[in-house]
Amino acid sequence: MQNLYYEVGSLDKRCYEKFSLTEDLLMEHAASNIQEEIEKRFKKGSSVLIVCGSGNNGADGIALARLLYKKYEVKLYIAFELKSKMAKLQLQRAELLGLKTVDELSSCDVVVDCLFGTGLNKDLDRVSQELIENLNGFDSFKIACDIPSGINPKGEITTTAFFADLTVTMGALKQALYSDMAKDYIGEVKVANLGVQREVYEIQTNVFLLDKGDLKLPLRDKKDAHKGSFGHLNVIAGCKKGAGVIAAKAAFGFGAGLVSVICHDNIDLPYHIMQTHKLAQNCTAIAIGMGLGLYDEKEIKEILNTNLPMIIDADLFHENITLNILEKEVVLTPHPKEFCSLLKLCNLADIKVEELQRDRFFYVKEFCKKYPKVVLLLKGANVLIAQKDKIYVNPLGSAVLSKGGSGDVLSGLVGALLAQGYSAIDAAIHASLAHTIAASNYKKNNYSLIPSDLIEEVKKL
Ligand SMILES: NC(=O)C1=CN([C@@H]2O[C@H](COP(=O)(O)OP(=O)(O)OC[C@H]3O[C@@H](n4cnc5c(N)ncnc54)[C@H](O)[C@@H]3O)[C@@H](O)[C@H]2O)[C@@H](O)CC1
Ligand SMILES: Nc1ncnc2c1ncn2[C@@H]1O[C@H](COP(=O)(O)OP(=O)(O)O)[C@@H](O)[C@H]1O
Ligand SMILES: [K+]
Repeated sequence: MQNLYYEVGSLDKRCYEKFSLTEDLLMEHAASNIQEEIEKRFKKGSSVLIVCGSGNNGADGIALARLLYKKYEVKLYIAFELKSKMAKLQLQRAELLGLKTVDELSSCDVVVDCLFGTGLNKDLDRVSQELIENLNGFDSFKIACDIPSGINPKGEITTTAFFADLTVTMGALKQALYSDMAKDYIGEVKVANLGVQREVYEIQTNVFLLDKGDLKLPLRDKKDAHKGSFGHLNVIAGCKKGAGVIAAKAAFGFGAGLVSVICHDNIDLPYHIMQTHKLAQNCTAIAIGMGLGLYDEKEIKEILNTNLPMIIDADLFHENITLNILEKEVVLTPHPKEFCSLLKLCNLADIKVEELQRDRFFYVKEFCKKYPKVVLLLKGANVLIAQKDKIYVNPLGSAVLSKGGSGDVLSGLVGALLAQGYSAIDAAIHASLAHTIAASNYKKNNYSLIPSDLIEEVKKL
């Protein structure tokens, strides 16, 4: 797990004040980290186009040009009049070496984008947009300095952004790199050490980036055990019964000792999954909402009123009865459209999906402030899992999962862990990790995965 930060300006400042490091020294490290990445990948003499803006992101680029000068064919392009003191100093240093700037952009082996970093504070004007689109058109290896230009601190892209193959981000990971919108632009992400190790540079945060190593699979180390030792998940199947069946199969494959589907019509289930008409006496967790459709309000209210661990999904995010349980430690797994509906039900916001996607972190924080017990798992290209003031980001999913039924598998995985006694937050985190890692292990191609393939991959984790 790595730390994420909304801003790092205060961390840079802390370095000057606490460790007596200077801006110049930090910048030298920033530039030399990019130099290292270029030297790892490109041989002496390769051409490197460095495109610089007016601030310190541009200054990093000019410092980089100095470091590469003579070993590489450096083309330094200054796009705007330099404003920052450091940028002017870096240009002075470069010129003293004899390094000349270029007036035209031309395709090179490498393009380094140093137009805007964390200082992007307004929408890109036409000139910057055209410049970025021009660079995106080059068939070069593309490196973004700190953050691809065009992504603002919220992670929003209002017009366009630089399409990086590699982002070398300075000091610590920025939250903006993990918005859904940014996912297509950041490429591989490396953190540059700015003169002190990351653990010294970083301070405490409440936002975390999950990685593969964080996954804890269901634990079965107890020898004196029986099926009841691993819980009994009850899945409530609604009108679209398939959703509940997928969830039940996923749950069985993820360690739940017993799984039952509650359904009033006969359904086709594998022999190891039971069908019942009401909650089992020994039920240890409930999964509800997937494919619910029309329902008997009294029956659903009764189920929601039980104090069992619960994962709530899909159709219930459009229903007022869901409001009654938001004071409890339940897991909610909405996709963006469902979350917009939930925000409206809770009187928190009346927004469209596009608005939510522009600032997912903000709306998740607002929801968790109002309902601190709830564990919210907001689906998306980067899944956000939040409770109280903490947010965990799972970036491991991919469009392999963009299929009907993928969410039902996730509900089943969360339900399985709840049934086995995991806390709500752990169930959401580890189910989401298992879901995305399983999808990434599916190697056939990126279009054909169906829920049963995903469940098979979960079983092999
Ligand atoms: N402060 C430090 O100690 C360090 C700073 N570093 C670099 O400094 C960067 C931040 O530098 P700055 O704060 O100067 O900001 P930037 O260089 O990211 O951008 C700010 C400049 O761009 C202009 N600008 C902002 N949005 C614009 C828009 N839409 N259209 C046109 N112009 C626009 C501003 O007027 C300003 O001149 C980081 O991203 C990082 O690359 C690194 O060198 C690490 C150390
Ligand atoms: N492009 C993507 N990148 C990462 N994860 C994705 C992507 N598309 C879909 N997913 C994941 O797939 C699941 C889809 O869930 P959902 O939309 O509820 O599907 P359904 O209700 O049909 O089962 C979510 O967990 C979501 O995060
Ligand atoms: K940049």
